[in-house]
Amino acid sequence: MKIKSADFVMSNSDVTKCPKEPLPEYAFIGRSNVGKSSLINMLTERKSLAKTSGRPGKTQLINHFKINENWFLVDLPGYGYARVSKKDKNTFQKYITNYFLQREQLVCSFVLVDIRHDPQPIDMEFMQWMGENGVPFAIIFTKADKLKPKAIERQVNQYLNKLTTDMWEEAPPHFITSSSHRSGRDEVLAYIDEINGQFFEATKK
Ligand SMILES: Nc1nc2c(ncn2[C@@H]2O[C@H](COP(=O)(O)OP(=O)(O)OP(=O)(O)O)[C@@H](O)[C@H]2O)c(=O)[nH]1
Ligand SMILES: [Mg+2]
Repeated sequence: MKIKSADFVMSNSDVTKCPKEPLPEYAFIGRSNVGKSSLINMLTERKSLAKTSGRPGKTQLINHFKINENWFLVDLPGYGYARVSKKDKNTFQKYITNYFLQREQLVCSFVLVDIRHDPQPIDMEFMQWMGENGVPFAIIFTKADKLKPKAIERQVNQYLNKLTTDMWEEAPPHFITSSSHRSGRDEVLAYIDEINGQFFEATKK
């Protein structure tokens, strides 16, 4: 898929105020600092469309970007950031939870995990919650430039094995990416393109 346009639309913390157009939507979620905003910039080939930072907690709201005038990318704040106060954590949880449960055109979420880390309880719990609530998702391994090919393979296998032993018979789709090396881009965009096709086919009827 060629990215012809990528425009910031709005930021807010209320799912009922998100854009009303019935376009297919893809959200990026994962621990703080995992590389959500960087990945959005890499996919759209726009250097600073989404705000990135070396300090966790950069992205604060639900940020909508409209791509090629016919689908949305959503950048979300990260979870698991220790320095956020308890009150902020609860508020965050509430609006993110509402977003996932109420956003009707959300066709797929991408749960990002740092390829260097072994499965973390917070990510496992989050994926479990997504599964239980019927929110479709795929896994994106980030920062693959940090490991050698053999180590990448080992980490990915270990991760998927854990998911299939602890949670599901089949692991969700997964992608291996590096925003620094721009790898995994074609695969993620092809996946989005395929789901967009199904979405528009289904809404035609
Ligand atoms: N080496 C490497 N570093 C990356 C990659 N992607 C992101 N980073 C770095 O990781 C840090 C966090 O990136 P962000 O994209 O801001 O992460 P985020 O998940 O949006 O973070 P929050 O908005 O704070 O939740 C930045 O310092 C990025 O430069 C990658 O593919 N490879
Ligand atoms: Mg961010």
